[in-house]
Amino acid sequence: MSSGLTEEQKRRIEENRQKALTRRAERLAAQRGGQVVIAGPQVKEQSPGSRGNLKEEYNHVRFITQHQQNPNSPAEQKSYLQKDYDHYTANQQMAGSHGEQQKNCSEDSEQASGIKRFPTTIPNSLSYSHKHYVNAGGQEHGQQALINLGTFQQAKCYPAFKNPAEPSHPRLIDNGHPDGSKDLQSQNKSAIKYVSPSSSATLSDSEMLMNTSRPTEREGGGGASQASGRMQKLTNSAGAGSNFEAASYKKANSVTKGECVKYGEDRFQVKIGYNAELIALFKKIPSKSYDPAMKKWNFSLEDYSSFMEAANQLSSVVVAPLEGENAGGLTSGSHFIGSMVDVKSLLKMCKTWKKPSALVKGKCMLISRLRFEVDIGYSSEVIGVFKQMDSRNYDMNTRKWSFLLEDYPKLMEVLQSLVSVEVEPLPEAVIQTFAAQIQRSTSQTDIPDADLSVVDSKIVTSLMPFQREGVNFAILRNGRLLLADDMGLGKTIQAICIAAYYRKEWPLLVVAPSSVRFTWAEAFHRWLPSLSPGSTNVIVSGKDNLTASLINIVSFDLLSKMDKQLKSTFQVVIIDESHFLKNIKTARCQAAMPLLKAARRVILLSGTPAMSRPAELYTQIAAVQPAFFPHYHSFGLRYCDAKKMPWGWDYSGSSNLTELKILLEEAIMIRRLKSDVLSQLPAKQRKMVVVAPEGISAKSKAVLAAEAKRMAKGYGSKQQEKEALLLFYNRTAEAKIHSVVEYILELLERGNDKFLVFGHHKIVLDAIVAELKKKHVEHIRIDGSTPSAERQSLCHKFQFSEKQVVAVLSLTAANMGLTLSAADLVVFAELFWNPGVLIQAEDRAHRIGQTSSVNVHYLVARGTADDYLWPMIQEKIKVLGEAGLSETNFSKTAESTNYCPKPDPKQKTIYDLFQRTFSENRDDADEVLLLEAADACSEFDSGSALQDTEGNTCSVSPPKKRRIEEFFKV
Ligand SMILES: Nc1ncnc2c1ncn2[C@@H]1O[C@H](COP(=O)(O)OP(=O)(O)OP(=O)(O)O)[C@@H](O)[C@H]1O
Repeated sequence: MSSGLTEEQKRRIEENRQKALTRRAERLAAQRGGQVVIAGPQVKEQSPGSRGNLKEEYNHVRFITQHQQNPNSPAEQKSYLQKDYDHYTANQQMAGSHGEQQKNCSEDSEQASGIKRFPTTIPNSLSYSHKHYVNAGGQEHGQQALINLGTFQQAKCYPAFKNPAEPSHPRLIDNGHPDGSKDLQSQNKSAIKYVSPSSSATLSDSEMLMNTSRPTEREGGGGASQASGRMQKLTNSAGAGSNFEAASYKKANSVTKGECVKYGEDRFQVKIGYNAELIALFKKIPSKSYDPAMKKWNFSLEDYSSFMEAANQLSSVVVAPLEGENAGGLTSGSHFIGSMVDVKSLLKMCKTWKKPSALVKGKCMLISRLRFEVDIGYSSEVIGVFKQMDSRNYDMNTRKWSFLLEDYPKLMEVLQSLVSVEVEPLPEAVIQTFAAQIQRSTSQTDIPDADLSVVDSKIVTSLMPFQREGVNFAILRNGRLLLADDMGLGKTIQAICIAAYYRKEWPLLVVAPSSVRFTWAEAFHRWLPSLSPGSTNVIVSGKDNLTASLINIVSFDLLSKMDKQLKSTFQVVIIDESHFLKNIKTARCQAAMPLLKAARRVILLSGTPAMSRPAELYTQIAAVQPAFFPHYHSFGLRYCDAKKMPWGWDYSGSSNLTELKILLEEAIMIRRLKSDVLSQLPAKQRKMVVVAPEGISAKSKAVLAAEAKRMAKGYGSKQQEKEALLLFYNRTAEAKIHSVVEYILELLERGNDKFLVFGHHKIVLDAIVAELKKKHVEHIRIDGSTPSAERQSLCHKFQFSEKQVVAVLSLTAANMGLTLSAADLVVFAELFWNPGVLIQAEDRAHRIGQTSSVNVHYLVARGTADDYLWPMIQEKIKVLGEAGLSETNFSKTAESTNYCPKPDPKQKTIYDLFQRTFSENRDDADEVLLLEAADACSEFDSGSALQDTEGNTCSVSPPKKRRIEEFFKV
């Protein structure tokens, strides 16, 4: 395969290769003089509290000894983690990585020649040996490579770094080192003491004093952090000048000294003599454990940073950090106050970065909570600047440079000063969110447990651990968040708990799809028993008072019709299915946005905040953090790959998604997938959905009411009772159709993957299928008329074709023998009196092959047969459960606690009638007849009924009619 290179290019590559080999040979020769070289990418600084990323970042650290280094093998750089810190070591920044080095050879020979001339010229990447430090000035200096020539390089290449009074990186200077001490004299403003772990037991006072160039400037990445990795600052009063130095010195004289050492895989131990202050501190550490054999305390590494931080505050204690741990990650707070970056000026930079005449263009992008990347065209000038950054890292795969956020101000300052270079800065939202990392101060990583003592204990104790975390996240963010947990993970319970935490600021507004408004009201009463019965107000018409109660629940569509009332602002607002607001132009969005911006707490809930493109997130981000992207266009440019078209701007694309994700997770959104928390979930999660009564027509309501009245009066014969019941059940089906279809459409709008819908009556199944066809939703249908031969192929189609979204199934004809585990949601459009049938139907999805927790939604309508069927089903299941015959307990797993017939005599009569007909000890033959009668009734369409209110009988096929009659005669 041709290389595609010109002869000239090949020649230059070969020339550079030769140069590199020469340099290596020279370096090796120097090492043979006793020096140890650390090669490979620099050690990266850990941002405070960033334990998670630390390991990953430390993977880049490579220590190489002369004996191990093979100049011809790139693998040489994957060398040996230096355990023996017997030498001062200079971290040779060989252009960041092997790849970087190769690149340098061809791209930046001047830089490379600098390295050639000064093979140990690594100003900002130092490692050191405590032992040798102790022996500073001893014979081993010959082995040291601590020479600071970086200033020369900086001054030569990069004017921005010229000022020697403001060296870009502090240098660790050996007291006994002639060059170092000289440098020290000129730069020393004060002193910071560090203690080495390995020498802590024998440290002398003088050993504990180290001078840094600027006490208030944290050591940059690279070797400085590496150095600090084995050092611990003893005081937090940085910047106090010589007084500080004296104080530190004095402290070192009168302290209990000790060190941290590893204890097993994931714990550390503190080896130290008795100190009362320290023991008191130990006792406060959550993971504390005392090893009686060793008589030492040990703790989880999770608590390491906070322990070191707290130990540093103790005046009578000096604790050396763990070997190999980065002290940079432990220092925080006041140590950095003197070096606080002016975030305002960075924000200003965001607005004024345009340099239209620039030749080289690029942009900064966040790539993790700690690092950002600069995507830019080639420029030797720019690469030169990059190489001066302590925390630089070159990714060979992406061919991009990245840096710690704390280097951002410095890097941008220099890049901005280059006339030919234009670099788009990080967005304001990122600067604001990651100000702590940029300023090198502590950033919060662990979410603290919120004090929920003001909230009803019922809900608090019911929260699953991940739900509790969600609540903590919300409270940490002052009640403004997008809770984007997967469907069925209990966003409702979390939202209610968060809102209840801010109860003093109620009245509360809940905006939800109309189909679930009543479910919300139920859920509030279920989880907050302290609420009085009248405290929920479900808005059913535009004329209702939006602030009538403590908790007001309104649908999106009604909200937009209540604009006059919206002037009364709510302090706490919950938006369920917040992606309904994704289109800024819709009336619902325009009604909701001002409300959300004015509210103090905004709790957005959505399992699918964006379904196809980042543009859909804009309104939700703006609702939670209005200051982040005040203008849609700037969001569009950054994250939607906005393009100017002849007709205007196109925001349908996507760009910088990694940054967007990090930003969302840091400041706006918490999202857990079912698979993340599966171990905390039950196998099935049932939910009762109270469908909206206005979905039921006035005519249906009147018919149902008349039927109920007749039943309450009682019938002459059992046959009449049964007829009446089945008719009532049939009327219920008719009445629910509209709401059921609406609910299914909402599920589809939410982007639910695949789900099963069970219904009993033909009219219900027909209506669902008709709507699916209308909306071009691919589906299968299995009912009594589906030939057995076809059933399996339909199931197979649903299981294996991604296009198949809904399976519409008959409760009695498809509740057994089918595997439909591709779905993890089962919706019951209708109830059925026999819970066995329901549970079998649920198990079409909940069976072998199902890897997820199955969500089950029972749609129930008030004022219908459901009022009696639902409690009856629960009762039956409870009895079976108590007898050990069923694991399934509806009462515990579904929101059903206060859905039972009111103790009114009329309802009691009807309930008894249901019980008699559907529950009394009927034998198997009865049950079969009942099912058959129900089946036969299921075929009625809306124009026919078994027997209508006028007493006319229905028209069904003669055999079915016979069966029904048989049933009624029993
Ligand atoms: N901690 C809990 N204890 C008891 N039941 C719970 C708990 N968390 C959730 N549930 C139940 O799980 C079911 C699903 O919860 P919920 O409806 O809140 O999920 P969701 O995340 O809002 O789902 P969707 O996105 O479908 O609206 C409900 O019946 C709810 O009562």
